[in-house]
Amino acid sequence: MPTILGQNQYGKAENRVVKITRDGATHHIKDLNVSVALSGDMDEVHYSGSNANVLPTDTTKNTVYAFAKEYGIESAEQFGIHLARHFVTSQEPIHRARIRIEEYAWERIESSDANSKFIGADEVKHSFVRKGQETRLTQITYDGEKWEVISGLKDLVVMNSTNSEFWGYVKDKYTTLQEAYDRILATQVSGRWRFNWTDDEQKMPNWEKSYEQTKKHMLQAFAETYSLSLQQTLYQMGARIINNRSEIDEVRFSLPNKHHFLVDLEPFGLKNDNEVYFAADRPYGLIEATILRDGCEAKIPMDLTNL
Ligand SMILES: O=c1[nH]c(=O)c2[nH]c(=O)[nH]c2[nH]1
Repeated sequence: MPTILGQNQYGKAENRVVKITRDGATHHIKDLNVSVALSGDMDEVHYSGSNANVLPTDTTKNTVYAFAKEYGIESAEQFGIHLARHFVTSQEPIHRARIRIEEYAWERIESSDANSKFIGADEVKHSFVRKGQETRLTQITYDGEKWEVISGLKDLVVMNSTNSEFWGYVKDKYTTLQEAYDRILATQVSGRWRFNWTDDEQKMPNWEKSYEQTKKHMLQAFAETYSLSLQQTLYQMGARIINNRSEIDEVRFSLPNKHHFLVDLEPFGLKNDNEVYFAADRPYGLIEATILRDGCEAKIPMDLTNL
């Protein structure tokens, strides 16, 4: 045969599962988009079409929904770990499972004062508004021995309206950019962080707390860094996470520089005192880097769109 099979994987992608946990009248929501990718002894299905080793993708979908009921969804990470362990340990031909999950957050709608008086304070326990801020992400990979958990977020838009400069850069014959001593710094954060939890015996992180704290440290570093470049701010955001969260060894960011250009108001006889900007959507600078705990290996893919 002049050809051979290379890397392959299969499974049901984008299983949308919403789990309501009923704590009396108070409801809790977990809203996930779960993608399953399995690999192992799958040569025959590709070469001859024998499905003897193939657990149908339809079954992987059903497993996602059944596990939501059987185990609940404590966190996206915990749910992904249950699923990955199940596929690898219950099916002999499956040697590796990769579960990717996007999580959409919901927050409770507060009661009106009038309604509170009528039925008692915070009595609205089953009404939610979807949080638009960011999408939380996780990827769990299990090969029967070692775990890799990489979590993160995308689409978190942040802005500093001052404390950002950019000057002292290389200038060649094509350079027209004016040096900036007080500019807007804005970006749409896409970030991933890799946990050092790798096996069942090790103490598992508290995934929910870890996410909240990691996001908090990242945002505080963005706000508190007096920025001479987005590169410098990015590094501070990653370093702040590594220095405060012992469960994380590696952070990678992809940060588009959402340029805000001062508008020339001179033609109208007006002075623009760093007040009126044109928010350009493209092209944008794209600043990407990995920050590592000293001595640790980089494992998060360079291109975050591949994760
Ligand atoms: O923070 C920045 N980093 C750059 O590398 C760069 N390049 C550019 O034109 N503007 C900026 N801003």
